[in-house]
Amino acid sequence: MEKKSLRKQILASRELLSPQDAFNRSSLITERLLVLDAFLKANTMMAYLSIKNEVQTGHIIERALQDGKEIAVPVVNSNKKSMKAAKLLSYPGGLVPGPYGILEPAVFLPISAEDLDLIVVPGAAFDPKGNRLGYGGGYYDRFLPRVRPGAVTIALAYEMQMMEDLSNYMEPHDCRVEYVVTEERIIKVK
Ligand SMILES: Nc1nc2c(c(=O)[nH]1)N(C=O)[C@@H](CNc1ccc(C(=O)N[C@@H](CCC(=O)O)C(=O)O)cc1)CN2
Ligand SMILES: Nc1ncnc2c1ncn2[C@@H]1O[C@H](COP(=O)(O)OP(=O)(O)OP(=O)(O)O)[C@@H](O)[C@H]1O
Repeated sequence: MEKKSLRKQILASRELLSPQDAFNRSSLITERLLVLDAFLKANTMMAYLSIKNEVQTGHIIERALQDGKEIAVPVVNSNKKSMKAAKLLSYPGGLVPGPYGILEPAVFLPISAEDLDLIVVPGAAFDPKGNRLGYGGGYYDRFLPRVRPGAVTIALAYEMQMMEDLSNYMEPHDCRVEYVVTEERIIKVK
């Protein structure tokens, strides 16, 4: 199958999860993430603000704020296809819809990519090698090369988004993630 069709198919089946099912699975994924060393030790982290049936990040963000972590969310420039990290001061307040209807802070306070200890990554499909298929914008593939080599990348995914092997779809610019957390397991890539 072509990359585009595979992405479409997986995203379509993810949209078929009921709200209750998505919530329950997201809770299991959240529980796993919140006890990972990479989360507990992170002083500065970035997380996406989930839309539609993406693995929900609300509780992760609330906990990070409670724990006094510095937390950033993506702000995209859809013309330049680039993405910056913006400081999140509160949640769910202070947010406004940006490109693609994804919420963004109403006031932009930049956080440098080099300051991030942990990046929680969204996606359409993943494999156990950490290969990732995104939405096709290339936003994370342009952003991730700018983070510190020591920063940890963790993707959140439902089991239904896990493919056996995506190697054949990967291009030179594609960035792999270090962990994939699903409702059933934690996959550590390296
Ligand atoms: N919650 C969340 N935030 C995120 C991402 C994400 O995957 N999830 N991103 C990860 O990269 C970046 C935004 N990337 C995106 C890339 C493409 C489309 C997109 O193509 N959306 C429509 C088509 C719109 C159009 O083509 O005009 C679609 O889903 O069909 C959306 C977001 C940054 N923020
Ligand atoms: N680092 C990069 N430099 C230049 N172009 C890039 C880079 N990364 C991706 N692109 C371009 O962006 C487009 C989308 O890439 P790709 O299909 O890999 O996105 P994706 O990883 O699925 O999306 P996203 O990261 O937004 O979730 C492609 O045309 C690709 O050539």
